[in-house]
Amino acid sequence: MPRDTLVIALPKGRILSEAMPLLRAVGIEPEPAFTDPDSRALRFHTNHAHIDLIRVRSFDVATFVAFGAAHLGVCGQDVIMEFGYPELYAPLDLGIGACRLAVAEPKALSGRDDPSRWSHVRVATKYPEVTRRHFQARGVQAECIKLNGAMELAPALGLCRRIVDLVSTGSTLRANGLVEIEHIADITSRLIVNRPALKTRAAEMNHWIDALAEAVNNAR
Ligand SMILES: Nc1ncnc2c1ncn2[C@@H]1O[C@H](COP(=O)(O)OP(=O)(O)OP(=O)(O)O)[C@@H](O)[C@H]1O
Ligand SMILES: O=P(O)(O)OC[C@H]1O[C@H](OP(=O)(O)OP(=O)(O)O)[C@H](O)[C@@H]1O
Repeated sequence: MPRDTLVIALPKGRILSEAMPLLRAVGIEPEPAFTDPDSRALRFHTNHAHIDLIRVRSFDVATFVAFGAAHLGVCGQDVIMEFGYPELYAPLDLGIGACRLAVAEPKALSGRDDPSRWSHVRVATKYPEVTRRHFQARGVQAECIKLNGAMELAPALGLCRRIVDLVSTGSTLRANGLVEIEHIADITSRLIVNRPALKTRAAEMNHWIDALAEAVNNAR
């Protein structure tokens, strides 16, 4: 990477369509290939000669930024909490991707279950670290089975009785006979920043942080 190129990492999933209006509001416009569904490119030039965008999986946004391969990024608070990278600074709530992280179980089980009596729980989740920390805080040992999606299938197929997953409308839980039994955290997406880059490129990085903060305020 040429030393002076600023790299912004964006998640390719659902957050992208909500993040792009904010980037455009601060005057960053990607090259046409970015919106071309046939393009296999992963790195894109923008209307700023010294700014490139990369489009990666949401968990990988945090990794690219933490290791300084990208300078700025957008990702969910769920991802930030799961990694706990000390090199990441998350100065700005972008007010997009609102959902919550919750524990859920089959509706039939919830009527007779008492979570306050658990000493051990087996959970399917994409978030084993957050899950372990959540249960550890009240002395419950969590055994986590890592899945990368479709956690809601796990109880019906006997993998485990509980899951920890993101919930927004609750439709996915309902469609799979599950109910939310514990709230872990409210989630939105944040602007993330590589801490060392914030020191070495302070003026430039702070310019974009401030501009995005203004765009978020205007979007409210
Ligand atoms: N139902 C939802 N409603 C609102 N925001 C959500 C919802 N599900 C996930 N998110 C947020 O969007 C982020 C990206 O989720 P998305 O489903 O697009 O990616 P993914 O498929 O989980 O990730 P990957 O591409 O790595 O497999 C999550 O980290 C979370 O912050
Ligand atoms: O409460 P709801 O509005 O139904 O949203 C919740 C669903 O959204 C996310 O999945 P996503 O659609 O990203 O698919 P994934 O399982 O592949 O991550 C999450 O993992 C839930 O399954």
